[in-house]
Amino acid sequence: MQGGDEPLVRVRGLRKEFDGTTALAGVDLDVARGELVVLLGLSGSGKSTLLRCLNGLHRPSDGEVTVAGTRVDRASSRELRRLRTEVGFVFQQFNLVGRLTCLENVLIGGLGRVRGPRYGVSTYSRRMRAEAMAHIDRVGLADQAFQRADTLSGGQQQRVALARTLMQRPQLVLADEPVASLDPENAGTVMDLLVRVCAEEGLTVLCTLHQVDLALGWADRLVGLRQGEKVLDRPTAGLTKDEAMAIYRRVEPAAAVAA
Ligand SMILES: Nc1ncnc2c1ncn2[C@@H]1O[C@H](COP(=O)(O)OP(=O)(O)OP(=O)(O)O)[C@@H](O)[C@H]1O
Repeated sequence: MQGGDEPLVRVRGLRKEFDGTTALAGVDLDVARGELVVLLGLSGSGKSTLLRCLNGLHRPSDGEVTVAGTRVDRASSRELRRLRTEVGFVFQQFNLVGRLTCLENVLIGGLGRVRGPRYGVSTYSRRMRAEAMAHIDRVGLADQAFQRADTLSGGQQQRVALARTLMQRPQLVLADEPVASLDPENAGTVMDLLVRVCAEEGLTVLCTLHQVDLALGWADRLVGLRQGEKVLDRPTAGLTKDEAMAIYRRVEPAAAVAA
C-alpha cells in the first residue's frame, strides 16, 4: 500500500518510442493526491502517450512509472488489470455503448467490482443500480437514465461517461481531451462538472486540453510538453496566459520549468 504523503503518480525518466518516433523523451512528473493537473502541448507533443503510459495501455521504452503504489512499467497483466480498476479514463469520443441505455453504460463502470459478466440492468444488484442512478442524477441526467446513449447530445454523452467513471470508484482519473468534441458552452459545462465531482470525491485528475483558458481556470497546475519533453511545470496561481502560451512558441521557455 502507498502512504498518504506519496504522490499518487510518480514518473521518472519516461521514454516512449514508436518505430523511430520519440513520443516521450525522458519525462519526470509527480501528481499529488487530489491534485488537478492539466497537460498542454501542440498536437503530437506526447500528451496522450503520457496518459496511456500511466494506465499501462502503452509499455514505456524506458523509465519508471508508479501509480497508486503499482510500478506500471514492469507490471504483470494481472497487476495491470487491477490497476485499471483504480484508474478511470475519460475519452474525447466518450466511448459509450450506443445501443445501451445511460443506466447500463454507467453500470459498466462497476464491472471491475463484480464477478462474472452481466447482461442487462436486472442482473446487477439493487445496491449497484441505486449507486448508478445516483451518479446519473449527479451529472444532471436522471430524466435520460433509460434512454439509449446514442440518442443523447455530445455533452450529455460525456456526462454519462463521467458518471460511468465515478461508478468505477477510481483513485485517478485520466481525461484525454474530454471536451474537444464539444461546443464552447458544453465544453464549459462538462469541465465544470468534471472538476466539481472529482474534487468532491477527492479524486486526482490528469487531463489533456487544448484550451489554455479552460486550463488556467480549472487546473491546480499546468504541465506543458513539447516534442516529448516537459517544458513547463507550474501552479496556475499567478501564472499568466502569456506564460502558459510560451509552450506553443518555438523559443525554449526554460525559465518556465520549475526548479
Ligand atoms: N501507436 C502509435 N504508433 C506510432 N506512433 C505513435 C503512436 N501513438 C503516438 N505516436 C506518435 O507519438 C507522438 C506523440 O503522439 P501523442 O498522440 O502522444 O501526441 P498528443 O500530444 O496527444 O497529440 P494530440 O494533441 O494530437 O492528441 C506523435 O509523433 C505520434 O505520431
